[in-house]
Amino acid sequence: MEVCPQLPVLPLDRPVPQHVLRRRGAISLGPGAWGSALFGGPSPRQLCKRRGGVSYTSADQAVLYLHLLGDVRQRGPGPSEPEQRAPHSHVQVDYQSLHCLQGPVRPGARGHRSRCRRLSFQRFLKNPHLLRQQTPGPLHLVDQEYTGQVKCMLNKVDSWDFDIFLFDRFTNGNSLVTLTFHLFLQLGLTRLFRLDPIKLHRFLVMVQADYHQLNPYHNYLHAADVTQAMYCYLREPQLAETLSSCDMLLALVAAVTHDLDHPGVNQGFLVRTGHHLAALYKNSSVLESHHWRCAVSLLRESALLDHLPPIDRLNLEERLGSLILATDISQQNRYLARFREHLDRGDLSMAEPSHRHLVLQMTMKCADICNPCRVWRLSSQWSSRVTTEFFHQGDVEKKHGMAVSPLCDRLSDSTAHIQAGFIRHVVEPLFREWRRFSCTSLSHRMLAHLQTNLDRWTARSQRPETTS
Ligand SMILES: Nc1ncnc2c1ncn2[C@@H]1O[C@@H]2COP(=O)(O)O[C@H]2[C@H]1O
Repeated sequence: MEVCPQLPVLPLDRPVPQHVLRRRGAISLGPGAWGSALFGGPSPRQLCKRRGGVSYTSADQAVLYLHLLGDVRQRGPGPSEPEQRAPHSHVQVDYQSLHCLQGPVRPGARGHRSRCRRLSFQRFLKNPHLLRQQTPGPLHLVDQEYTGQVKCMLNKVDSWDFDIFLFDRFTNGNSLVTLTFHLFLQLGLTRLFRLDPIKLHRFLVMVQADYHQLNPYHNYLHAADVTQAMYCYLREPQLAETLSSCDMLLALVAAVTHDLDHPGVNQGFLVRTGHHLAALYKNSSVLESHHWRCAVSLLRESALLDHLPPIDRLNLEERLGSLILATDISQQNRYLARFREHLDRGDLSMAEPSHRHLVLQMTMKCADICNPCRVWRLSSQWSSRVTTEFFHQGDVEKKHGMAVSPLCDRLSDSTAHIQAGFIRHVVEPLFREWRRFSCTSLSHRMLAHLQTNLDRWTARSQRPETTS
């Protein structure tokens, strides 16, 4: 989806008042592996083999990496092309027990209930309490959740060192709901958009429940972390002074819903195993399209925006799609190139809706992959989680006799190599451009953390005995 050129037509499309904001090794993990693992394409090594072993120097690697990224679109089947038969479509993968390698869970067995995934509408039928009206006003919902510790942490919700893992413990596993509800109030969105707090709470409960708790990385905690990062970015002067309240609403909703119903495996896996979502979305931005449609579905079920004119709701849903689709990592270079061109020409105008929308997309991308820019204590936990998820996918692939995806083999890949590659080739280029756009202490701090973390991972990756 292209940058949405349309102006939001919500009546409240004006900047959020400033007082509202104030208130409150061995195997070198070169770019090829990254091109292949994250972007679904052949690695430079594979490419060289096919082209008769053309050698390239390390200086060429970045260029080749860029080339592979730019190639992704052309390799995917276009809308009119016949669908390719998935090479492993004969493989029967039990997607419900992906992270339970012992095999599928028997109905009635312990743990079965928590692994059953229902369409959210069916969940309503099973959990009528989600529909029950809670009569007291908005503060009732908030007060229930505000233990002393939670309140204390929420007072520092704009801090880049915010510990989402600790916050999740204090909120008894309710971090996404508690944090996002608070941020809506903090930004004045509940009042500006006349949102019903009960509906907002219900929407957030459904969002939190639609993340797979068994995924080590792509779960509600990641969504909460991304939402907190988004809030930090929205407070940056470049954004706080120029974005409309509608932009802010969109940004928060996109952050909290951007990985909804993520299965814990990547697009390549879904394509190769003939998953119905891959067919539905023609092997292109499969997961992101699904996250978006899930978000729209929950927005509609919760009736959160039902009081807005239908044209505004549709406009919001479309823009939400274009923000969530921007998180497709295979498309990173396309967005980055556009952003860089504007920065080079110095013609980015936040008064121009299409430019503001591009900036929002870049903001969403930064929030999504900001974990290597956090302080080591937090960042290393995300690194461990994401690698665990990659290796789980590799284990499932081995179990089904499939080729193991790049970065997913626990026997040949290591956390340190994966992290060093991800930081160098994916995160750093993005955050360098971001700092050109928003040259604040936060941007400098994020790049400083990134460098420290890269140094630590690089040092670890060079230790001969390191396994993680
Ligand atoms: N710390 C990390 N190390 C390696 N890969 C990561 C890390 N954080 C995010 N990613 C990847 O970046 C991708 C961004 O889009 P996804 O959430 O679909 O999947 C994410 C992971 O594949």
